Amino acid sequence: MGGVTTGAWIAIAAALAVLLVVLVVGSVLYRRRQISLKAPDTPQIATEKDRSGGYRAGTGFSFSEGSTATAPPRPPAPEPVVPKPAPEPVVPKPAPEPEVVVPPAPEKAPEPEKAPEKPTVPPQPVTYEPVVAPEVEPEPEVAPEPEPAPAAPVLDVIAPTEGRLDRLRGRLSRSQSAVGKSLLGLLGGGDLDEDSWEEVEDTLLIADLGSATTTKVVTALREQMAARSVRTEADARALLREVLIAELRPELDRSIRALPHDDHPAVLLVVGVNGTGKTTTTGKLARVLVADGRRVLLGAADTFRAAAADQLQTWAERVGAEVVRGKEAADPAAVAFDAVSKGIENGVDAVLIDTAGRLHTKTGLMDELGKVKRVIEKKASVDDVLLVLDATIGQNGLAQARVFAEVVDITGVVLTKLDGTAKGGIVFQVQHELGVPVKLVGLGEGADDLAPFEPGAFVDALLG
Ligand SMILES: Nc1nc2c(ncn2[C@@H]2O[C@H](COP(=O)(O)OP(=O)(O)OP(=O)(O)O)[C@@H](O)[C@H]2O)c(=O)[nH]1
Repeated sequence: MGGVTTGAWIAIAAALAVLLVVLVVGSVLYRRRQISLKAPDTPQIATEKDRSGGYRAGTGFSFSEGSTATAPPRPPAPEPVVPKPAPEPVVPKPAPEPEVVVPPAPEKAPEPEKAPEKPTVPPQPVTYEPVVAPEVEPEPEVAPEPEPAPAAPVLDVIAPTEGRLDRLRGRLSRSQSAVGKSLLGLLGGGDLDEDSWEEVEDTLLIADLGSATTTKVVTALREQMAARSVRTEADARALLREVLIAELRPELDRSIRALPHDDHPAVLLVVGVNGTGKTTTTGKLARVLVADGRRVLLGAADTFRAAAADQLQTWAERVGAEVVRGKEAADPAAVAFDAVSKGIENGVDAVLIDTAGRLHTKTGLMDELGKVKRVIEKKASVDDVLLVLDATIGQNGLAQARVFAEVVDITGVVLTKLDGTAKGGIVFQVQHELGVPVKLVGLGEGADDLAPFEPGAFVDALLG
């Protein structure tokens, strides 16, 4: 019996030993797996983001120019070049930071064991050590906390750029859909009499499509209505959609030429009358680029209003972009030149230059903008000249566009404040008159309320 019992004990002991080994091995494997998941996580995302040359996404932003294939593999982490940690602009989402600060505490907490050794230096009453230790200990932990301070230019969380137009579409449709509804109401009934066609025409004119586009659209609609039987609102919608999209010339290249060249950054000039949303657009665009893993430098060439430069600097600080600004009333061309020079020197991907747009005297504007462009081009070619137009001012926007087009070669239009107007039809006119695509639209005052312009999505919003 006794022998049997001993044997049983040995068997149990052996079984326990095996179990222990299994548990230890299992736990090691588990921990390894945890580590391998976490560590590469961040760098991988980082490098992935940085390989964004030629980025194209369904409803995302599209960037071009520069040697797309050789898009530099720079770390996306925007260096806090601007020495000020931007106190006030900080959006209430510094969530990541506080959390990063918290973790160190629990790790260092278990250190009490080491503490007793250090205090031995002062007196000798070893007996008191435990009492002294806990008090002395917290201090070294408080000390490392300042670390986050210098490295914490609290940066904004930037809304994902993909699918942005979808998220913002509602804002567009709220103001536009009245136009679409009345058009669909008129066309959905089938055969239209002359009065109804006139109403269609008026609706298009009121929506600011302009007479040329309106005539083309009405002609196309008349032809198509006769050719196919349009009996329902769904038929009418399909037809209207088709005609309007075709009128928006979906084949135009709407990519933002913000990708760097082999040896220098892309240079973008943002022009437009003050108050149209120029500075805001420059800031919003910088955010899109930073979110895409790009290093951006903003040049505040609007030197007539210190507030404009301050505003741009705030935008830069919020996303960790660099900024170059001159003294008030400094020569805008000199500031632009410095910005491009610094951009080249620092190896950024894109330099965005915000210019002043006073329209008091056309000649003054002409001199100034022309000079800015000429001077920049001593350093690098200008890749994109974006004209910012306020959609709410309708026809006046078009008049502005004409003036600017005479001064510089506009390569793209940004239509702002489309969230607050039913006059989005200006898109048609601008493209028609300037022969230049609307590339971006501003759909709100929020920092990320900028979206790529897509004819299809725009017409869908128009038709509600
Ligand atoms: N609702 C709405 N407001 C916008 C949009 N874009 C800009 N704004 C607002 O328009 C106002 C003027 O914008 P700014 O960026 O300062 O205009 P600016 O052309 O740079 O003018 P200056 O600052 O005088 O040079 C600001 O209050 C912006 O918030 C938009 O898409 N929608």
